[in-house]
Amino acid sequence: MAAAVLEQGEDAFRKMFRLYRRKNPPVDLSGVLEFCAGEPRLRPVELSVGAVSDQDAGRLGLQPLQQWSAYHVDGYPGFLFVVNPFLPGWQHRWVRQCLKLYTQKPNVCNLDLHMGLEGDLWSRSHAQLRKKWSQRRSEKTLLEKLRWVTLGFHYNWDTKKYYKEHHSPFPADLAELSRCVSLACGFHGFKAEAGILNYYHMDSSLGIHVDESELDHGSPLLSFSFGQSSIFLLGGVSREVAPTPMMMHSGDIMVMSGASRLLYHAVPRILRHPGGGVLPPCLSVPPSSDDSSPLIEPCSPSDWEACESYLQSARINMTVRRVLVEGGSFPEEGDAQGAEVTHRDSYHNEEDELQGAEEPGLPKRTTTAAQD
Ligand SMILES: O=C(O)CCC(=O)C(=O)O
Ligand SMILES: [Fe+2]
Repeated sequence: MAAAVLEQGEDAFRKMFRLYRRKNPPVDLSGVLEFCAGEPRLRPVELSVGAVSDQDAGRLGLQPLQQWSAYHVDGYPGFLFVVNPFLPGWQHRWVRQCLKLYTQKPNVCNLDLHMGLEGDLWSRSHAQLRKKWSQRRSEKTLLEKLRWVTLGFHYNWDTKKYYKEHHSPFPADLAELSRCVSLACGFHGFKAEAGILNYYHMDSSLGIHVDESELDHGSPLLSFSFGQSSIFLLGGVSREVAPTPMMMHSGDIMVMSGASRLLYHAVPRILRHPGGGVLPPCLSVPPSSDDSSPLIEPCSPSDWEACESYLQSARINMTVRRVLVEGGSFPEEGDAQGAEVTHRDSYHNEEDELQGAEEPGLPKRTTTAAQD
């Protein structure tokens, strides 16, 4: 009875979410939008080619802007999609930052309450990750239990707010990457003030939501994806609007701005990248050893071994947001009390949680397919 009521009340977004989450029978992917020339729903974006020099792009691991392919999607004004603009061998550095550096204190992550004092996630996981699959214990490393990291103003998953007091310095390299990408897309004055990094495994999904907690909705939200592919659903201002399924691959960048900034969206499914290899071709080349960038140091071959092993069944997504409007401040109410973090969130869903894959005592997350 309860299930029947739920079915009847199911909105168009949730129906689509459940469709693309389905494993059996396999879902038909032919309706998923791929970002390639010739696709009738896409319009090329005119990038601000002069806004970022080739040299500034290069030191972030980005190709000269003339070589980027960027698209608008019909029906979604303000939504931009840049097809992997990274130089060969440079995505590796951003992946290494996501696993080795951004996971360190004072940044906040879902495992904080269980970390104790003996070292960070990377130092406690990388040797195990580097062992060949066959030699590895079946127990997951801490990095494989990581679900999210927050940067800058730390998003509070309980209150769905940011707080003035709960802040740590935003990583300078990621702030610069965000500044350059936003400039290239025609946005001046973007400030990276908060980041949410999502770590997905092959059974993970991210529930239906709108990113509305930032006080500045006039600035774009930037999203960077690495590793395995995923289906991204982009909907409307109501969940009654059926979303458009889009394919995201390693290196792709999305910008949600203007009328698209506050649209419902979700990630129902992680998929192995097409083409058969363990990693997509852009990550199958060795990490670039060019050490001329003052912003982001090369990824060593041994660090890459651990990252490569991790990414065989994972996707990482970084979203970067501006929180405050220019000259603005946080509202007075309840600042300090809200800054307490319980690390519970209802967005990251995982099928294997039902089978006890998490350590006893880790904070529970809901396992429903989609949340409001
Ligand atoms: O993983 C993604 O592509 C989406 C992430 C997202 O929507 C978020 O962090 O708010
Ligand atoms: Fe989001």
